[in-house]
Amino acid sequence: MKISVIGTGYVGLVTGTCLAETGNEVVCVDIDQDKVRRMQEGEVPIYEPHLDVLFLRNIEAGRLTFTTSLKEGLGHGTIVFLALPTPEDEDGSADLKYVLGVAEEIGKLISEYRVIVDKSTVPVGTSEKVHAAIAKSAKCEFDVVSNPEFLREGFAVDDFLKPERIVIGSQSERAIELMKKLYKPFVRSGNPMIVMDEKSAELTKYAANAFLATKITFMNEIANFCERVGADVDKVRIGMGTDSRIGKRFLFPGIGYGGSCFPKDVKALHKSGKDSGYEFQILDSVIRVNHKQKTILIPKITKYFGEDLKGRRFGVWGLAFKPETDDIREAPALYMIEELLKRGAEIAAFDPEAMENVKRRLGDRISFAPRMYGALEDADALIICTEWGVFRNPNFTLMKELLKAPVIFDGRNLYDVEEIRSEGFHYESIGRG
Ligand SMILES: NC(=O)c1ccc[n+]([C@@H]2O[C@H](COP(=O)([O-])OP(=O)(O)OC[C@H]3O[C@@H](n4cnc5c(N)ncnc54)[C@H](O)[C@@H]3O)[C@@H](O)[C@H]2O)c1
Ligand SMILES: O=c1ccn([C@@H]2O[C@H](COP(=O)(O)OP(=O)(O)O[C@H]3O[C@H](CO)[C@@H](O)[C@H](O)[C@H]3O)[C@@H](O)[C@H]2O)c(=O)[nH]1
Repeated sequence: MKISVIGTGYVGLVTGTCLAETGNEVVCVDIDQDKVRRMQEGEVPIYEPHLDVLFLRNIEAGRLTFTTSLKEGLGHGTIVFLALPTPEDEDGSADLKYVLGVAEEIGKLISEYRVIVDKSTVPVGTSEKVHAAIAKSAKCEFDVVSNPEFLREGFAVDDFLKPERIVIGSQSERAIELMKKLYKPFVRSGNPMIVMDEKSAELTKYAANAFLATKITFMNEIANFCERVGADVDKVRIGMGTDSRIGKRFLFPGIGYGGSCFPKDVKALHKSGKDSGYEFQILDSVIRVNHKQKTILIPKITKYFGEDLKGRRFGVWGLAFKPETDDIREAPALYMIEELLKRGAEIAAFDPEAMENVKRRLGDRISFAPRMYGALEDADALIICTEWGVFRNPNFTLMKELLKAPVIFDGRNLYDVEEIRSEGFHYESIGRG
């Protein structure tokens, strides 16, 4: 089939590449000229495991091409995916300017039947707005479909190729048939394609993200309580998670959820509720608890070193909002670093993939170590913000040699408390005494 994808970020590029992998001819459109040039030259502009192999294979096969021309993109694909940003607006709502701006252009440019598929995360009712924006100038038939994306960064290729479910919101038989044909290779393992109305599809995405963010936040509160009563959240987590109604996943406490989705999506759903006269009390609490959780290590650090951190140097391991990505949007590490800088501390940071992005944001306000142990040289303590695999089993002897004193504040509970203390470290983590 002929497919176009508008917006080639984490979602658009993965969507375009994976659809090319099943034999479709895909044209990807992006407004960022430099990004398009790099992709045309065979460079994957983001770090996403396993994407490069599929990307190059499909470019070489001529099934995956890139352009800055929306007109060219719309001339190609019968199915046109919108994978555009929907960032947080000042009032917490999702900013629809990219989606609706492109929709208006689509209306002016299409000359034959097109299915416009919204993959961006958008508030309930956006489908109607997209329809209206296109209809302003369209001189041919078209359908608008809501098809929210559930991929996780770091696992994006696998999640796209083997989705647990595909949600399609549409009332057009013609569009639904085309979507079924396109997604057939991805639902062959028996995972369902769930067809519903557009509004329910749009809300499914927000409900899923808000639920997961609430699950994490609940565990963060349990962890904070564990510290006060001397319980161990790891044991509580395992004890709870074995109940299949609760499940083992997404129960890991830490320094809060971050990323390009949960923070903005929880706020957008909360704001949508407000706009329609409904106060989401749970989400209100989730937002407040998560905000506090991002700097939950700070009181532990100041209790140990005192409020004034002038002259103190900290090594920070992990800057990305989670492992296996270079994405630093709403990364808890950055909130932590700002608080430490405010108190006069010096920071030397290391992250396997996200340092370039942080350099662009923080410049020389902190220093960067090319290797993980470099961040520990002459540091008063190590602070762990992201659970990259490489931090899980480090050389503790070398760490003790490099650090001024063997002190670790761990925001991701990487080490066994007894073991690390028997190695001679002062070790503080989340919810474990
Ligand atoms: N990142 C994720 O893991 C994820 C997962 C599921 C859903 N989503 C949702 O998908 C949407 C996209 O997210 P993302 O993380 O891929 O965003 P992104 O910021 O990584 O990418 C968006 C891309 O759109 C391009 N763009 C902006 N305006 C454009 C225009 N007028 N024409 C063409 N291209 C344009 C940008 O240059 C950029 O390359 C958001 O609504 C997000 O909430 C994201
Ligand atoms: O037990 C857990 C699980 C996650 N997190 C944190 O939660 C955030 C989000 O993690 P994750 O969901 O793995 O990453 P995302 O790539 O942001 O994916 C989420 O957001 C996407 C964008 O909407 C959705 O498509 C995915 O289904 C949804 O999982 C990160 O900061 C994690 O550190 C925890 O603190 N504890």
